[in-house]
Amino acid sequence: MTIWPVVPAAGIGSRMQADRPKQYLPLGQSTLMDCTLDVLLSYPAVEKLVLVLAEQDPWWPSSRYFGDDRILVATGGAERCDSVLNGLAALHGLAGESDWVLVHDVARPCLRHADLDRLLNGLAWPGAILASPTRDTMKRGEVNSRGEVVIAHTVDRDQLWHALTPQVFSLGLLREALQRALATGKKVTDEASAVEMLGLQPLLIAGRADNIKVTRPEDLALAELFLQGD
Ligand SMILES: Nc1ccn([C@@H]2O[C@H](COP(=O)(O)OP(=O)(O)OP(=O)(O)O)[C@@H](O)[C@H]2O)c(=O)n1
Ligand SMILES: C[C@](O)(CO)[C@H](O)COP(=O)(O)O
Repeated sequence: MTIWPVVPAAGIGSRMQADRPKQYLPLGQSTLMDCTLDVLLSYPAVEKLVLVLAEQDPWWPSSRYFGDDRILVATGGAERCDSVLNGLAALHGLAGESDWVLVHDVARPCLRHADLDRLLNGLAWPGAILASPTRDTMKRGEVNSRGEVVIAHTVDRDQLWHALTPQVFSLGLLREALQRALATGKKVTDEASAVEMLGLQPLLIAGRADNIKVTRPEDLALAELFLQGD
């Protein structure tokens, strides 16, 4: 089975507060982006992938993968979902409507092949996502009259999951779902949300909790630690 990764990497990493988009920050002996591309391009079922970059990304030529013909570059959009949709367009003529597309954040370098195996073995309609069961007691917050954030209520954590990536759907379904979601004007922060809006229920596949999305400064040290554990 050939799968088609689409890697959204057009973000600016504002929460990282770094001197460059977080995907180009050093990680181990490499960079966050190249670590993530290493994982995907070393997986047997991956022949090529789509990397969605910011328009005129000045950092891309610094990547070890710049000029690698396994990488198809697409241009990102205003939001993550726009970037993913642009990534799907880059597959026109290469992937068929029923081919599986695997969307994986460039900011998740700690993905393991064993989790990819779990996600892809037995893959079926309407698709599946990696997710990690919540471990902590979860609270819903609210702002009180004094402007303080207080506990509104405790959220039942039974069957409460952290959505991770990769998220896998057929090319045709994912394109339709994202286009419809965008047409509603509702902001979707992952691919599964758009598919759910069609009334479908993707599978939740339990994945490793160390498949973190590097988002804030402290996450980079965590990713370093997790990658050393390889
Ligand atoms: N318009 C956008 C916004 C985000 N992303 C990508 O979507 C993934 C998850 O987004 P996030 O972690 O929020 O990255 P940023 O948007 O860069 O971070 P921030 O929200 O802190 O600016 C990242 O790989 C990011 O590069 C993208 O391709 N296009
Ligand atoms: C897709 C995702 O990583 C699943 O948790 C997450 O929704 C991305 O959100 P972000 O705000 O774009 O980082």
